[in-house]
Amino acid sequence: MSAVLRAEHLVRILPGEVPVTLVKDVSLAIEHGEFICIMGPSGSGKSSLLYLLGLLDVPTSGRVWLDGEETSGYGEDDLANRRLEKLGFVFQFHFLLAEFSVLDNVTLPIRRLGRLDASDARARGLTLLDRLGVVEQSAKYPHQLSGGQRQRVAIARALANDPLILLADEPTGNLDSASGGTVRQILKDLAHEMGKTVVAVTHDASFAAAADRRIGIVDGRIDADWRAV
Ligand SMILES: Nc1ncnc2c1ncn2[C@@H]1O[C@H](COP(=O)(O)OP(=O)(O)OP(=O)(O)O)[C@@H](O)[C@H]1O
Repeated sequence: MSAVLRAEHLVRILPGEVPVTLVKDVSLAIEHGEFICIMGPSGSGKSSLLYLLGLLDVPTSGRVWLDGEETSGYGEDDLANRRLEKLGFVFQFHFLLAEFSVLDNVTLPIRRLGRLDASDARARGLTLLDRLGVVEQSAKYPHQLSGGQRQRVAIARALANDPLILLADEPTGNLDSASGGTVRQILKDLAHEMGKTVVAVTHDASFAAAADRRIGIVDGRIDADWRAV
């Protein structure tokens, strides 16, 4: 099996009068279809690492390979295209656009990629919303949904362009335990039944227990001995 996402010696330093090192020499390889949780204390650099892996941020040094392609020479347009084609993102806050319907939120990335016409984009959006159990909400607006429903719509949107990898930053952080459990099961099924690679930052121990592998981050580095307390 080849790694779908690989990082070598990633370092991210925020420049400034007093430079801050967010990520210190992280190397890892993630295989197709793995469900991975990144865990660790608050402020240890988990989100910073996820942003580097998701090509949302550029390392100070070190390299990231996505689907076998080395990304360090890429400019902002190349990075944006790779994100749109190959990656899906889910954050703690849903970031749905308030003035767009649920369906339009989901079809927006499809229309940006431009591979489907409007009616196929709509059909795909409805299929995804159906799969996530929120198709009845498709004509509604985000403020009319519960927190759990909004997060499911956000996952549908992240899947819009059939990404190889879903990256999630505290996807259950704003949810009650029942909705969090549903979202956790959805992400697990995406990896184990649909073959997606799922990489999630979480503080949620039951979420992490569902993962195939847990990566501990302490003080910006991988810490093999890290255990949730
Ligand atoms: N733009 C920034 N400017 C200054 N400090 C920053 C910036 N971004 C992150 N940091 C600091 O870098 C460290 C790592 O942040 P990061 O968000 O990656 O940690 P985290 O492990 O995801 O934290 P949490 O679990 O609390 O979300 C933290 O101490 C944070 O305060």
